[in-house]
Amino acid sequence: MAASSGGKKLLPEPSKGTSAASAHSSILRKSSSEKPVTEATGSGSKSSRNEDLHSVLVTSVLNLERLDLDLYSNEHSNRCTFTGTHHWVPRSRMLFGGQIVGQALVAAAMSVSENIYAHSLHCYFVRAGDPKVPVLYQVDRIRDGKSFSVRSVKAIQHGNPILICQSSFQRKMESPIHHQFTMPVVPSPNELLTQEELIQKYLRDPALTEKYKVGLTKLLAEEVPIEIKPINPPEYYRRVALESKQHFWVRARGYIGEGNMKLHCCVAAYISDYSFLRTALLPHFQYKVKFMASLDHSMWFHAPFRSDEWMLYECESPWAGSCRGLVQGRLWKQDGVLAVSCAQEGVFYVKPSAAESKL
Ligand SMILES: CCCCCCCC(=O)SCCNC(=O)CCNC(=O)[C@H](O)C(C)(C)COP(=O)(O)OP(=O)(O)OC[C@H]1O[C@@H](n2cnc3c(N)ncnc32)[C@H](O)[C@@H]1OP(=O)(O)O
Repeated sequence: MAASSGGKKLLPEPSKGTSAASAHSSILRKSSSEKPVTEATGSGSKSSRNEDLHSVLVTSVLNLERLDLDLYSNEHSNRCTFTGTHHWVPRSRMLFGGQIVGQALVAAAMSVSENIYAHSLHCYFVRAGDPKVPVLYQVDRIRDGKSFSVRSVKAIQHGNPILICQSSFQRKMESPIHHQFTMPVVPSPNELLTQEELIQKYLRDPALTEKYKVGLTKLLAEEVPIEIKPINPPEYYRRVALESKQHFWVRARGYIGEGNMKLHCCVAAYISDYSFLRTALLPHFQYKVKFMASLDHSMWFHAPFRSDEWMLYECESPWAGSCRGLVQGRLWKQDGVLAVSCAQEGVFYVKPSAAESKL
């Protein structure tokens, strides 16, 4: 039975044989009849890891199951594809923050009408997510105005909130007031190696110590549903203080298509938390992280974009102190349009690291 709010049907009636869950994923996609296509590069080649061409972020990670009006679970993604209950969990063994934010935005987006779009979100990560159990998403409809709608979502595990997320949606509106910064000048994605290709290159270095070989091999084996092309990556064996800035090209792994901007915003929420907080650690090579976690995460969506096409992630950390670090980021489309701005504070507990070289 499709959800309804105030009598309006928010969700299409699931067609015969369609589970309620996939009926919901279709609300975030323009049409489920999109055919998988070859890579955005048009090379016709299959995606790098020979995986299904449709992005797993859409087919599973962000495909929530509706349990009741304004109540969702990601249990569904657990049944159909993965051994664990979550697609990818960082080595910290806490649920990846980007996953919880992306899924919370999906739940909020299910509760607003078709013709309004996410323009901002603000979250606090209040407890570490447990990778062994699914997450419930409870949506509170705070207000529906003429132009803006506000939602509050609680991500819940073991009866406690792990994330609280406020998001706001706006009807399309034109305005003569418009400006943006200029996109940084960097090498294009075609000129760069992917993170995997870089790791393969490092692993071919005969002088690499066993310890770093193991670490890099583990990193290579992780099924992160994001593709990254670092710009000017530091030589892995260099132990020097770097500026608290980094740039990399990033996109969802696999195909998503034009789809619905709500879906691309949810994917961008997932992508925006990957490798973001580490920007604040770049100047502090002499310390080893004992505990690190995002405390909050904010995003502002400025212009339409495709999260399955390369975007430049410009990240910087203006400040760190009191066991916290602030990072700010801008996602740029290849045509120079500023698509998304992000900000996040994280907590770090560190200890002096041994000064051994990686060679
Ligand atoms: C590239 C790969 C991606 C990496 C992802 C990185 C970004 C993320 O996605 S992190 C996931 C999203 N964020 C979260 O899950 C955070 C959720 N929130 C929380 O866990 C809590 O609110 C938290 C920890 C931030 C603060 O809670 P609070 O009760 O005050 O905890 P706190 O007292 O600081 O201690 C927390 C832990 O930090 C450690 N810790 C605390 N103080 C110290 C210290 N001085 N030195 C060393 N460790 C310490 C301990 O392990 C402690 O756990 P425990 O007490 O169980 O041993």
